[in-house]
Amino acid sequence: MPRHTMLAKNDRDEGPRHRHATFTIPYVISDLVAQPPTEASTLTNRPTVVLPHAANGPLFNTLGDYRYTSDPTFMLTGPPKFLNKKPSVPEELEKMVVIVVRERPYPRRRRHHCRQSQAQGKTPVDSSEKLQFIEKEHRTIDSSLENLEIPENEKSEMEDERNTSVVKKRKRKEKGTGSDSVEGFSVFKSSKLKKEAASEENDQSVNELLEGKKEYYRQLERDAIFRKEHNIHVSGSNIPSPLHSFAELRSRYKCRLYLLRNLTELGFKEPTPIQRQAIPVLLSGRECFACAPTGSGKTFTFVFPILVKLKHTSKDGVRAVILSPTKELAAQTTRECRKLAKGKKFYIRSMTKQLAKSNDFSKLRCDVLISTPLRLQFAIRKGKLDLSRVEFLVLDESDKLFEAGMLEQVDFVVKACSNPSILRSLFSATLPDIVEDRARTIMHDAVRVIIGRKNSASETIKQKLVYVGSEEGKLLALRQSFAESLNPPVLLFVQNKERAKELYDELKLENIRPDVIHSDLSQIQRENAVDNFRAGKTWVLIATDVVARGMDFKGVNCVINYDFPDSAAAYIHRIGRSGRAGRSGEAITLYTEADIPFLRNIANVIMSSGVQFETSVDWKYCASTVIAHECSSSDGDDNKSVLMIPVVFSGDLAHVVACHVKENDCVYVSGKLSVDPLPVGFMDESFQSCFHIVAENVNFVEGLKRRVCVKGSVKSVYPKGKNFVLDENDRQNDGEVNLGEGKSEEGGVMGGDDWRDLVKNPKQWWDCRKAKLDGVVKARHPDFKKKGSSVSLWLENAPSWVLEGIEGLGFDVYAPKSKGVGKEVDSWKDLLENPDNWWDNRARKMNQKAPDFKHKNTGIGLWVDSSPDWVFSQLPPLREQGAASSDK
Ligand SMILES: Nc1ncnc2c1ncn2[C@@H]1O[C@H](COP(=O)(O)OP(=O)(O)OP(=O)(O)O)[C@@H](O)[C@H]1O
Repeated sequence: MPRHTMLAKNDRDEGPRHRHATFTIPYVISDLVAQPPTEASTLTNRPTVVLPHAANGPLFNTLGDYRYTSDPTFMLTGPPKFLNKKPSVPEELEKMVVIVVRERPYPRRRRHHCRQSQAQGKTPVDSSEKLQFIEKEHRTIDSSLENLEIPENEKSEMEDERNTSVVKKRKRKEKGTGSDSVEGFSVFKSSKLKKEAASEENDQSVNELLEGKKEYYRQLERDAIFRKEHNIHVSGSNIPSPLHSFAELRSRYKCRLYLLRNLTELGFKEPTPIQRQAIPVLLSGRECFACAPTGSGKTFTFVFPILVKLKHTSKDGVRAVILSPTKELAAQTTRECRKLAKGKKFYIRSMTKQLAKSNDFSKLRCDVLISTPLRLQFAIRKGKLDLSRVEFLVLDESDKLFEAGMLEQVDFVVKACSNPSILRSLFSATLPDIVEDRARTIMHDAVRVIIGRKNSASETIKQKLVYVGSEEGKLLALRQSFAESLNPPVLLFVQNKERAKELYDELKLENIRPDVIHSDLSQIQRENAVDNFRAGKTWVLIATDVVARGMDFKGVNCVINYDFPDSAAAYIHRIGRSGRAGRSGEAITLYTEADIPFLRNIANVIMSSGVQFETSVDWKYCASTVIAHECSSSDGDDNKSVLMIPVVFSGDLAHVVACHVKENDCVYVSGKLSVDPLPVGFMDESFQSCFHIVAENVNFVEGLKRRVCVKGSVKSVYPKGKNFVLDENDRQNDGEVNLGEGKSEEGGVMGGDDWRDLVKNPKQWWDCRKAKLDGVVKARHPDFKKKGSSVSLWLENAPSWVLEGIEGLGFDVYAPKSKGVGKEVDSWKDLLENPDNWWDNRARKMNQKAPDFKHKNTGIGLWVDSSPDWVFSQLPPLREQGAASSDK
């Protein structure tokens, strides 16, 4: 059997129907390691299936995430066919299956990165390049050493001296004993002695030089070790050593005492990792883009060097500009800046509307100006603000500032800051490649500082995803959560101002002291909302993303994403309002069925932050409700991450799975994803691409079984907007919930009547499954058709009780006369019997509409997507791109 062949081999299989199957997966893990878990005992090789799938979906987007994510070993893809057409998989039929993914032996990302870097000429790939690279590095270090330590004139002198000394030494050696002094020729002897003394001096200075060089390398090593300890990653040339303590700011940079005093007053005992590295970079006069987790002290990182460098106030106009995406953040940064500058007369201003409209900055003292880009642009355009003397420009939350809505304004401000010796720096907790690329176009010799994993959430936040099925489920879940425990302050994020107002109306009468903040409120109202929340007067603040970035509400215990965040970056920033400055926090993200296609982004973030990740109790009701992160102990390799993600099976495989996979079974899926490398430049999130996913094996991993207990009384919310109320009788002894038929609030049973009729009166129905399987009818054809009526049923929509009772019923088998489809069947048969007569285009299809196989003589095209199911199991192996080209 070819490696990729799909065949559900199962001893419990009862009919040909089970021989093969396809499934729809909302999340597919690509490039799975071919190796199954090592302990064979943990695996029971139950149905082995190969699941070819031509996936359509926002997969390009996923690749984007893949490139952004710092975790090289995992990638979620999908959902195939999911976005274009909602699957009609009934809830009862969906099975919870956990996919276990092993770490790849050689991370693809690293290879990809290598390729990318190779293309950019950055990193060595083969040995000769490597050599060149090392030489180049040495040259850089040498030159930096020279630049750093020895002035040019001294350097050439030393070089001359070293050369003479070497020549002399050689001559002396050649002369051998002849160079010994002769008694009586004291006059020559003295001159000779002088020369020797001079040569010794030269030797000594050369030694000193070498020693200096050695010490420099030793320092580089020490820095590297220190950076590693603090998870600091840097790139750039000649990077200053990181700070070991705040005291070094005085010894190394002659920082004023008042600043150190203020640090102590603020309670800052030692620098955070971003401060350790980025402050020396900025103080050394280098430009910098920095990415560090939320709440890790970035504000102080950029404010401190500004105050050190400005030294004192001046009448020369604005000397430092800090751009923030929101007014709230600008106001907060102004406050922080003033706190740090306490005791020194600096004019630190936040650009208010009033200031932007009416003030002439030439008459107004201002050293540091903090503003949103729009207000700054407005003031510049009015001709009342000159930024040509600005020495420092900081783009805080830079990725937000580089977004479409603000980019133009930021560009305008950047141009207005025309001082050629300006120092620019970018800070954010999320720094996509595209922002870095853009930043490089305006920055000179910038140092890149990344703390931990790029674009990952803070490690101190406990994250939880809760499936709530539908919109109504959100409110239910929220009220239930508040009823169980409310641990204020709680930040509740919603999608937009309308949603914020609605939710506030729902909750305002409840005993949770709610308040709301959104952009429709006046500035005063917004400030009050923030202040009341800070002061503890408000317990639950309902907010739009206006406070998602940068806001430092100390001690927020919980962030609830009531509406699913737009992107991984939005998620990171929202949940980053808790767990700040090393404190612990909690983040709960509610999601409905409509959000499922976007879960993978969040899963990536959770995986890469490596934090405790809780599952929702709802995960039993429906597949796709849980993405869990835990360590495998099944193969004794505890350190390896295991990503558990849910899978929704549909179509025939759903039936196979329904028969053979029990709920909460864990399966190991291995397989391959064939995907062309991402074309450079296509980073647009909306771009969609196609993947061909071939999962080779689905094995059961018994060692990973786990049960979920439902605590307390649960009102579960069923997907697709139907609320199912579970009474105590539905609960099993171990606390799990037995869905049974699923009683809806309306008292009906989902899809009940026709299915009941099918089971009760099978003779009144055609069983079309065999015809489908044989390819005599199309794959979309219903599985059952009521005789003499238009009522059709698809197994994938069947409630679970139907699946259990359907076997052995005496249906009449549907056998239509084959029409056009029959011809297609013949073509497939011909392909399988005479593969040499067909071009195989699967591996290198440029246009996804092009056929997968084309007959060499007749030109007949065949598409794997619409092939009869039995074809999959016998298709010739998919050839590698290179091999495929020999076909044509
Ligand atoms: N060295 C330090 N020691 C202790 N606390 C610190 C230190 N530096 C900053 N903080 C505190 O940490 C908190 C978070 O700092 P800050 O707001 O600068 O985080 P941030 O990295 O900018 O977060 P975000 O990405 O959300 O904007 C603040 O309350 C600040 O006072």
